[in-house]
Amino acid sequence: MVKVGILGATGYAGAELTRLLTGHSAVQIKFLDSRSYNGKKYSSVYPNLYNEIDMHCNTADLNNLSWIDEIDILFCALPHGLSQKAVKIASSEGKRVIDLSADFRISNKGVYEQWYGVKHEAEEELKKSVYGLCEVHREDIKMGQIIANPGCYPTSILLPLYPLLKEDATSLQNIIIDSKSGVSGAGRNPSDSILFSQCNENVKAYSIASHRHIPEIEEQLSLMVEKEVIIQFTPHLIPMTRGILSTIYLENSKDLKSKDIEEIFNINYKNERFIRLLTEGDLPQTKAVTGTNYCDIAVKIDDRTGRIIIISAIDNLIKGAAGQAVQNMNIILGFDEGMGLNQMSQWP
Ligand SMILES: NC(=O)C1=CN([C@@H]2O[C@H](COP(=O)(O)OP(=O)(O)OC[C@H]3O[C@@H](n4cnc5c(N)ncnc54)[C@H](OP(=O)(O)O)[C@@H]3O)[C@@H](O)[C@H]2O)C=CC1
Ligand SMILES: CC(=O)N[C@@H](CCC(=O)OP(=O)(O)O)C(=O)O
Repeated sequence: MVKVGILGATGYAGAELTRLLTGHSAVQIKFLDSRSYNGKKYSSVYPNLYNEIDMHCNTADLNNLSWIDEIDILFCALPHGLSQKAVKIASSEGKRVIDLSADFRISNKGVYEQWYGVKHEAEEELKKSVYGLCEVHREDIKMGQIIANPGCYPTSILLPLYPLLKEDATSLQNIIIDSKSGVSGAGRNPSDSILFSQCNENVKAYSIASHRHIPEIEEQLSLMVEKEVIIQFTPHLIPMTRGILSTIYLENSKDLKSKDIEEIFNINYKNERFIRLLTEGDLPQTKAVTGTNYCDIAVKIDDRTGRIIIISAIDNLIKGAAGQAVQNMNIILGFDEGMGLNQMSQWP
């Protein structure tokens, strides 16, 4: 059995990780870290795990991971800025780390500090980290010691753009992305904008031209084509619990036809367990991926404007966070990538 510990186990991403790992036949959870619920039964905090998990929360000293010897892999699901010390200690002890925060996603320390407003104090570890977008960086992930699990919006945007950018199919300065996220994307810590009475029956755009996922998305797209890519990205908060739907508008620079695009996506993703390419008029919907590790993708060409329109859907807490983290762990360990991740969504 692979022994794991989870820092930030009582946040929404940590709780999804705990749930998925509880159902993973080759994993034993050794440690569930929490400050607010120290000593409390985990299933009292997350009652969906009643009788499924018999563990208590414990507060880890993030400066002294004395229990690190007990585990093989450390998962960090802490707010950004807080996992750096723990990642330093764990990696110096030779442990593999999968960090769900943004702390190891942006390779340039200065860019991270500018967009996140906190200091980066693990520069050496940042240099060693691997961006854990499974379907794109699988070979690097296998050998990586520190895996930066991608952000939720970036996952929903990078996966559908990768095949077309590789194919040089569009202008790199004219990519327009409109994403809609459920409220769990904001985590469980109360804040004004996620109060029921303010987000229910309400839809709003936020962080216009300034969302902190922009540098992460632009860096990854630029790496894919080895040229600078600039995006226009607008996120929206919508009144549902989970899910991200992204709509991406692209110039069709090579005048591709639908069948060419279908072929490009098939070449890249036909054998990918967690990417579903929808055809024949079927379109991604958040409900069809909720509770699953799928990224559903459909691509259309608007014959009037000539633009390519891509729609993608993921569950922000699974493919956009905990599920992708488990997939990364499976890759690192040489397991079947679907282990612990074979759930289908409920319908209706
Ligand atoms: N929600 C989402 O859809 C996604 C989240 N992520 C990333 O995952 C990480 C966790 O996010 P999420 O679960 O949503 O956030 P939450 O706010 O739900 O949970 C974070 C948890 O970390 C603990 N925590 C909070 N503040 C501190 C602190 N100062 N020191 C130590 N621990 C603290 C808290 O648990 P306790 O008080 O019990 O210690 C808290 O519940 C973030 O970095 C986020 O960016 C990534 C992709 C998607
Ligand atoms: C709806 C909502 O508020 N979403 C969050 C993004 C999700 C998140 O936690 O960010 P990471 O994916 O970088 O970890 C936001 O816009 O800040």
